[in-house]
Amino acid sequence: MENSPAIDIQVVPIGPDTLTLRSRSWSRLKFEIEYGLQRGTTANSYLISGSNRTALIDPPGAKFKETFLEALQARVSLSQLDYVILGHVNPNRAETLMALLDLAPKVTLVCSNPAAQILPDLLPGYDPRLKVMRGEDALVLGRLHILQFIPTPNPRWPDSLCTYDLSSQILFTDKYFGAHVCGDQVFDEGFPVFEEDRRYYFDCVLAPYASQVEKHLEKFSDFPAQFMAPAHGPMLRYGLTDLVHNYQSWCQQQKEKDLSVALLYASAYGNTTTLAQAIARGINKAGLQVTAINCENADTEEMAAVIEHSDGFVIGSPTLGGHAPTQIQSALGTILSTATKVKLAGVFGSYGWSGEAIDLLEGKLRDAGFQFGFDTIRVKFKPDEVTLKHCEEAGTDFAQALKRLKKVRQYRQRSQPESQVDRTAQAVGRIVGSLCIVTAREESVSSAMLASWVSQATFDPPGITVAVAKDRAVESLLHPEGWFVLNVLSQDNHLDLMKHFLKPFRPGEDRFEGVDTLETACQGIALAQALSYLDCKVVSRMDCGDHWVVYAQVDHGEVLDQDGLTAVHQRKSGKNY
Ligand SMILES: Cc1cc2nc3c(=O)[nH]c(=O)nc-3n(C[C@H](O)[C@H](O)[C@H](O)COP(=O)(O)O)c2cc1C
Repeated sequence: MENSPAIDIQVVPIGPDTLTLRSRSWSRLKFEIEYGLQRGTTANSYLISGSNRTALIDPPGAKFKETFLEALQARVSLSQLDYVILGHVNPNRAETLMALLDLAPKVTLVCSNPAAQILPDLLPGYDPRLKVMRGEDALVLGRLHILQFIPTPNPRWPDSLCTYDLSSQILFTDKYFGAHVCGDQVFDEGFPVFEEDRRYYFDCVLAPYASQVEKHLEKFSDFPAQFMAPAHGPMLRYGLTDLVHNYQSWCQQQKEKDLSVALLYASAYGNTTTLAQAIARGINKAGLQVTAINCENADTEEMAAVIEHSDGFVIGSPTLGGHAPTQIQSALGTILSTATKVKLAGVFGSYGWSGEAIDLLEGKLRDAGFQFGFDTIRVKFKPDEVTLKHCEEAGTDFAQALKRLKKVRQYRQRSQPESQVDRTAQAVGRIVGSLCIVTAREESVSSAMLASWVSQATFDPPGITVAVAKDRAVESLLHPEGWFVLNVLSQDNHLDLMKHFLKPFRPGEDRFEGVDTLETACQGIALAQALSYLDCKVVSRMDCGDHWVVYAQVDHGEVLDQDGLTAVHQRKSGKNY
C-alpha cells in the first residue's frame, strides 16, 4: 500500500455488459468510527450497458469527482447515459452528481421516494428528471437487462435502495454486505480473509438497525443472486451464502442480548449521526444491544415501545437557531412520559457556538431525576478522531454502568447466599500470568491496559498472545497491522503502576499522565519503570466470546532492568483477573 496513490479508480468487467468502477481511498480515513480498522475503502459504482439504455449505479463522493468522471467518460459517452441509480444520497455524493448532470443532459435519476424528497435541497439550481422506485417497477435496459428495485430503508439511510439485474443476476446491495477494505481484489477469493472487516462493518454500520436488517435479508432471499455487489469493498461470490447466514446470526445475537439501549438522535448535517455511531459502537462492543432511532423519521409509538423495553437511553441533538429540532423535542416528551427513572440516561450533540439543545436535554432529564451513564458530550461542529474515541469509550462506560446496575439488582433479589463454591473457577484461578501493561498509540489517540493473560506463543518469529476483554478501550487499537508495546512489570516496583492503570479512567482521559514513559524503536510508548518491553505488531485476533485473543509478532525488545524479576499475578478465582 505504501507506494500506492492516495486515491485512484479501478475499472473491471464483472458480468455481461457490466463494469465496476471502484473509487479507491488507500489511506486511512478518520471521520467515522466505521473506518476504525484503517484499511482504506472503496466506493463502488457500477455501469450496465443494455442494448437500449445505459445505467450507472452510485457515483462516488466529491473527492473522486474529476478522476471518476474521466474514467467514466473513457467507457461511455455521457450524452448517451440514460439513468443514474442512487442507492442512497448524501451531500458529499451530490457534488459528483451535479457535475454528472452538467455533462449528461438526458440522464434520469432513479431513486427511492425518501431520496426524491431530499434531492431538491441537495441539488440546488438543478431540476433533474426523477424516476421514483417503490419496489414494484422495473427498468428495462435491453439485452435482457431488466432492473428490479428493493427499498431497504433504515433510520440512518431512510432512502436506501438496492437493485437486482435479472440478466446478470447481480444484486447491488448498497450498504449491505460491505467492508471498508482497499485493495486490488475485486471479489472475495479466499472468503474468510475479509471476515473480520465484514463483521466490524456490520457492528458499526448495521447492528443498531438489526430489526430492519432482518426484514431486508428476507426480501433479498426473493432474488437468486450469482453475486452481490456492495457499495464498499470486495464483491461477494464465494462467501455469499455464508455471509447471508452470518448476517442472520449476527442479527439474532443482537436480539438475544439481555441488556439493551435506545439511541435516539437527529442530525441536519451528519455530525450528530457520526457521534451516535461511535457511541453505538462503544455500547455494542461491551455486549449490549443498541436500537438506533432517527427521530426525524420515527413513529412515536414505535419509539415509545423501544424506550420502554430498553434498560437505558441515550439522546443526541444538533442545535439549530438556538433550539433542538422539533423531532428531538417530541422525542424528549416521549422519554419523559414513557421511561421509568431506573433507566440510565446519556446526552450528546454537535453544536456551533451556543449548544442550547444539549443543555435542554441534559437539564430536563436531570430535573426529571434520571441518572447519567456518562458526562454529557458536547462537540463543536465535526468530530475529530480523538472525539470519536471519546464517544466510543463513553458508550462502553454506559454499557458497563448498566451491567453493574443489573448485577446489584440481581444480588438484592437473591434470597439465599450462594452455597455452592465454584470449584472449577478456583481451579482455573491457579493459572498465573506475568503482569504487564499494554500500551498502544495511533497518531493522536493512545490507550493502555493492565494485562496478565499474556503468553509467548511462537519462537520464530517471536510471537505472543494477549487476551483483551472486548469492552476495553485499548481494544480498538489492537486490530491486525496495529502496533502495541507490551511492558513487562517488575516484582519490585509493579504496585504503583498496577494501581495507576487499574483505576477507572473517564472517556478520553489521558492514561499516561503522571507516568514516566519512553519512546520505543517503533514509536510506541514504553513505561520507564518496566522490567522490559516488546514492540509488537498484531498479526491476527481470535474471537473468544468475551475476549479477543490477540496474536502479535515481536519486532524489537529491550530489558530495562537486568537484575529484576517478573511480577506474577496470583489469583483465587478464574472468574476474575
Ligand atoms: C441554520 C443553522 C443554525 C444553527 N444554529 C445554531 C445555534 O443556534 N447554536 C449553535 O450552537 N449552533 C448552531 N448551528 C451549528 C450547528 O449546531 C452545527 O453545525 C452542528 O454541527 C450541526 O449538527 P448536525 O450535523 O448533527 O446537524 C447552526 C447551524 C445552522 C446550519
